[in-house]
Amino acid sequence: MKHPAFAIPAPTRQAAILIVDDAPASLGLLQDMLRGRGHRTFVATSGERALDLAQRVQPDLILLDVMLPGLDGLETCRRLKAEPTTADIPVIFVSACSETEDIVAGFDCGAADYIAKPLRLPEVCARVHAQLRFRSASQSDTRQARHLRMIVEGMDEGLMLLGLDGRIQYANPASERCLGYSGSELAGRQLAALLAEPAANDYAAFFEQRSGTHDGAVLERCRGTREVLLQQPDGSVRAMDLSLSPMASGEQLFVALLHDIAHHKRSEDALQRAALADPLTGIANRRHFDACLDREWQRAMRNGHPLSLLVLDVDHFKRYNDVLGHAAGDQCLQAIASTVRAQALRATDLAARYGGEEFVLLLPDTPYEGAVKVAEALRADIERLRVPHPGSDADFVTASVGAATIVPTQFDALGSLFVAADRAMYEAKAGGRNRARAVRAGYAWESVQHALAR
Ligand SMILES: Nc1nc2c(ncn2[C@@H]2O[C@H](COP(=O)(O)OP(=O)(O)OP(=O)(O)O)[C@@H](O)[C@H]2O)c(=O)[nH]1
Repeated sequence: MKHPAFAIPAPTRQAAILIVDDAPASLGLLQDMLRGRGHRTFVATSGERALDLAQRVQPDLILLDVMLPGLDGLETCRRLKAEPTTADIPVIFVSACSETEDIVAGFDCGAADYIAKPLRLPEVCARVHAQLRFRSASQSDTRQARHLRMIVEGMDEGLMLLGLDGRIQYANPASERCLGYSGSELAGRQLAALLAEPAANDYAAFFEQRSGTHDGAVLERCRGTREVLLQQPDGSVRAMDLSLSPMASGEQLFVALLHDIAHHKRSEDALQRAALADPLTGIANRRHFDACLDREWQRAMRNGHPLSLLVLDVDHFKRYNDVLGHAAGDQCLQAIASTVRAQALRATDLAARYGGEEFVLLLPDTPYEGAVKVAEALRADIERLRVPHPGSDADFVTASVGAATIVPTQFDALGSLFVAADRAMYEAKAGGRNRARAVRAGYAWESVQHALAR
């Protein structure tokens, strides 16, 4: 499993080679040859000494004679292989015993190679270098695997390996956190069984397909990245992005990545909220109001319930700005907005800034009498704020409020409620300002009036 991007070079250094031989002649020959090639050599003349030295100097390679006094070479090799700290050090037997069974016995003990005496130095040199190359490659693989394991175990994304049947074969610690189960609880479970609908069905079908049916649409939904809901052990769900891709190597596995999107969701929600709020006052903006009016209009029409709307306009606000400045004007609008919002008593009431110094209050399920009361209360609340207004007749900020009530029918236009309330507000202005005016509007009301007039 090698990839150029992950190749971690092995540190280059002289090899340390332990030579174990009780015959001074071959010992000297090997030592001279290896030193001549730039290697560091260590020497032991017995098996016991060899075990001790191997532990301490951790050589890259051991050249081991078979015939040794005391512990022979075969037993020494067995012990080296049985000890975890020396097990990976390659051992090459160097021996005058060169019968087939001797060589086989050497490999059976765990040796990497077997060189027969008398020594042919170029051959020894080639075999030594071949073993050093293998070792360096395997050390680099081990290091690479360790690095990859650290990355996978430390990453914030959940990473899972799935079999072709969609069962989890490996889950990293982040997946355990995302899914709320331990690695052993996840092992062998179907990924689809950990998802909420509709993804659960799609992924179950996707993995079933591999053993039969082919539905292109399901394939498309499951390939690549998709937002899914993970079923948590406590019954709650958690939104995440799930990416599924086949393992690049020939192995029959899928890699599934889980990416937490909670913070995206939070900023998405914040953006959505911001798009619906008036930046100066924090109450709903006109866009939000229009959407609510539409919704409540349809609801009122379905249920035959009254819908009321108040339109409030600050009196002589141009003068307020002119005398006290725009910043003071902004503060004044914020105080008015809070007052309008305070009259939105029910959860379904909506206070909004319609534009400039004009505010609206939408009151679903509110008859004419109720609208009259709220309109007057709102006017009085603003007067009670006692915000000084040097340019006005009242010396304080006041507002004119128009209210309209409709039981909408299919013969009424959506805009008619606002027009009626706005007209009532202008009547209040015309009547001397700081007043509330209320009207009934719509086809149902006009029909009654028409009938009564006849
Ligand atoms: N400070 C401030 N002023 C605003 C804002 N939006 C609109 N205005 C001001 O509100 C004033 C509205 O003035 P007009 O429409 O002439 O009405 P008015 O002076 O209130 O007079 P009447 O409505 O007839 O009582 C204008 O001067 C606008 O500039 C705002 O966000 N902040």
